[in-house]
Amino acid sequence: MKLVVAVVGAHCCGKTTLARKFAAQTGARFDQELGEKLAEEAGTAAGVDDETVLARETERDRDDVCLRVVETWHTGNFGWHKLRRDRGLADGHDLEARTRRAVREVARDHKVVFFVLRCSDQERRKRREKSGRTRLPPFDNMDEEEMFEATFRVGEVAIEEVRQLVETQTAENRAGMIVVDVSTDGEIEDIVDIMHAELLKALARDDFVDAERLSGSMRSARVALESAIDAVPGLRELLARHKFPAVQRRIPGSGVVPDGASESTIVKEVADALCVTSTSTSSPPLAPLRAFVDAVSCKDLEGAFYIPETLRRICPTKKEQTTSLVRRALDATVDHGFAVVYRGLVSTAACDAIVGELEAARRGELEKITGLNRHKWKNFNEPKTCSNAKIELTFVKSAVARQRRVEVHAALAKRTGREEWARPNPPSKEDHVTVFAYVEGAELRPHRDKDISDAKALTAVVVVGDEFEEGAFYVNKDAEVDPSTGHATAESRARRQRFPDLRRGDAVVFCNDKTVHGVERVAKGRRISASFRV
Ligand SMILES: O=C(O)CCC(=O)C(=O)O
Ligand SMILES: [Fe+2]
Repeated sequence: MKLVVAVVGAHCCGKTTLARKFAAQTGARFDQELGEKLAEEAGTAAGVDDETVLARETERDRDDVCLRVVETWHTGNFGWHKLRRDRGLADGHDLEARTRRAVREVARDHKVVFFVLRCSDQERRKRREKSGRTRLPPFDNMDEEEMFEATFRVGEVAIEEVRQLVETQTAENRAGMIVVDVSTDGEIEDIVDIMHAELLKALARDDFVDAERLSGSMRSARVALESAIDAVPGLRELLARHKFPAVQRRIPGSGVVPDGASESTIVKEVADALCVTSTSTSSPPLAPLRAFVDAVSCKDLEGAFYIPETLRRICPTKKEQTTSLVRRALDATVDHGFAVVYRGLVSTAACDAIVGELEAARRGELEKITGLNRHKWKNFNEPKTCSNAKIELTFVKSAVARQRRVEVHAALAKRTGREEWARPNPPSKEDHVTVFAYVEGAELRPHRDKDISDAKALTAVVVVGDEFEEGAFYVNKDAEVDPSTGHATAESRARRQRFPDLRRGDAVVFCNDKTVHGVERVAKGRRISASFRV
């Protein structure tokens, strides 16, 4: 999708400043008001004839750019033409119709969004005085004051043109209009933020990007960045060392982002600093924000960003919740991408105890729930074609099981240096350990779990019995199924991130309801793993 953002409004209402800032923040090309540019180029204050303006504007429209922020544009140029025409100075025939055609032409393969800036007369005058500008071109012998009045009408004509265009648009040339009151909407940064948010909403209304998600990302990018800087030991230093070319004033107290940096710069810098790859998106203005969110949250860990009940229980305050999530997400992202291995997380003695409990449960000495079908299991593959028969699944429910879970949490806290891992969920139905026993020939087909509990944070799978061959655990970020066979495609298999050498006590932490995962065929022996919600 290509996008043209046109900024329209009366003289001195802040078009140039806002358009330039908005463009910088979104990584867009900024196209200055053309009449002004041509007058500058010609070294004359007298303005340029309307035909030339229309021809040159149309020429600029043909440039192949994804995202442009263009000041005044055709509709504004038309406002000037109308002023000239009213005073008997117009050149050009039929300019109104041709101007509209020019916009429609662009709207055929671009989304066009007009920002109409509204500003009180008083505020416009204040801004004119402040800027010391008396650059209005001499126009039909009008004095400066008369001219200033006339520019208001020029703006009004442009706005009326925009309204007409939007009202008469067709499915083939869609255009949106967003009115922003710049006399009351506060500081320039705030207005730019409002423009950004409003643009997202406009895009959402038109259904060509998933704007709900994008605007969520924008918010979470900000929240995540703020929290990450507070929460992650060393991140502040890391970012500072990374030497931003500029800073982000709007992150209060961050102290690491120098003045004047655009959001996109920051996002990119953060992604670089964290050694994660920025991902691109087809929505140009949001690419950097998406990149940041993807970078920090890791797509497959998104679940970690909306853990509902469990999170509220573990972390009573909102700040704590975000902090904890950001930390967890960063853990996994920075270390590995989307799964983290902690070697020897659980002691051999504890592994033996879990295996012992499995045996006890089998003998009926412990409360247990067995069988895959008790589990609301959402296979990634077609459930019917999935043969998990050789896996025995046991939910061991006991005080010891609960104690194991507490130990896993404590071990993770120690290993990561992050104490919130040590806070296990309160007693609940998750107070069991899920033990998987794989006999020879067993494999766990690629799947995501529809979790049996509300603990949708992360899962730690601990290998507790390692007398087996092959049977590698894997995660597959970009898994694909061949619809004709219901099996993962060969390309998809090749992309698996395999962990072939997990041994007794090793844990792999990942998001089990977001990331496709499984266990390859066990060639020999018996593989026993225990799965904890953490
Ligand atoms: O046995 C394993 O390693 C995988 C367990 C699993 O799929 C899970 O815990 O969700
Ligand atoms: Fe699973």
